[in-house]
Amino acid sequence: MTDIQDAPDLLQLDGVTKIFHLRPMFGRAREVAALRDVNLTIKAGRALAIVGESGSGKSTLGRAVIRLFQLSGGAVRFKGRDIATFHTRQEKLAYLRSVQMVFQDPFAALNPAHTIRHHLQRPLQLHRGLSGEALDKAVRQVLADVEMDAEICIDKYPHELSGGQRQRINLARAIAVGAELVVADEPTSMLDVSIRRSVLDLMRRMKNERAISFLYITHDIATAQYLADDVAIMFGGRVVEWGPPLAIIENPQHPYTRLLLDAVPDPSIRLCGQDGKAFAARADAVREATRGELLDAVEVSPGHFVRQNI
Ligand SMILES: Nc1ncnc2c1ncn2[C@@H]1O[C@H](COP(=O)(O)OP(=O)(O)OP(=O)(O)O)[C@@H](O)[C@H]1O
Repeated sequence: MTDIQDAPDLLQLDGVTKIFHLRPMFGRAREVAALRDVNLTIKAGRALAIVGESGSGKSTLGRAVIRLFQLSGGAVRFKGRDIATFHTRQEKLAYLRSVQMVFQDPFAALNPAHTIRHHLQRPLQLHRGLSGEALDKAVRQVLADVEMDAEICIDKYPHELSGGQRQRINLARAIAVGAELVVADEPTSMLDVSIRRSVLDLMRRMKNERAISFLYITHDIATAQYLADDVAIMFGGRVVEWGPPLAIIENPQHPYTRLLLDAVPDPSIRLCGQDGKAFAARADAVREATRGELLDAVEVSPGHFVRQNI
């Protein structure tokens, strides 16, 4: 059996930088450095979690991977090839099939006018060339793969399902197209707390049983630990600490990582802690210190790196 450490690199972020140039109608033009020299790797069949508070650059990273905009610098490489060099329609489609996005809002990628059957038939027709009975069988199999009862849901519309079920359909679609990497941007944060775990479980099974890789974007380091083999902590568009989840949780090195670990996870608010004002003051001080230049990366333990504040 191949050791998972020996798995080939699927996705590499190589000095990825994204500067947004804002030219508001009122006020001065300014630049926002959403990503600054981000270097990360996802191996085939593994999950990398990007953890940070709101505004740290997590979603921009996810959008860079699915080619929603041009980078200001650096490259995203898929199986060794810079995705900016995918010029033909065929190359672009092949990439967008291999890399699927699952959004925070489970409705975002589902068409309210189409049944679940339709949503799953399309990718199976287009990408696997199935039709007739084989197509019907494949739709039912994909539903079974995500633990949905076809008899109950196949002819329903997205609004007739719960949020968790809709997210399962989004994951089913990724399976149907034969995705190799799923970029999941806060996929459970809009779901009831009681069903978050089961969606995470499903993603974990997709990883373990089908070797589908995940770029899992979250504000919650605890769920990151549940799914991911590696965690990268982001602040201000930069990765300040990365490595195996346990190493980071048990031995956090960067003050911002410690802040995240002490915070109450809630994506709708900025970081806050049990002790109110004192936590807020600490958070401001850590953010301020982390905004400046960072030292070069230091390996703290095998695979666990930190870039400390100067
Ligand atoms: N299209 C855009 N135009 C201008 N600025 C942007 C754009 N998209 C993101 N930004 C800025 O880039 C920075 C990073 O945003 P991003 O959405 O990636 O952070 P995030 O960590 O995903 O936060 P959230 O969890 O709130 O989505 C923020 O300062 C944001 O305002």
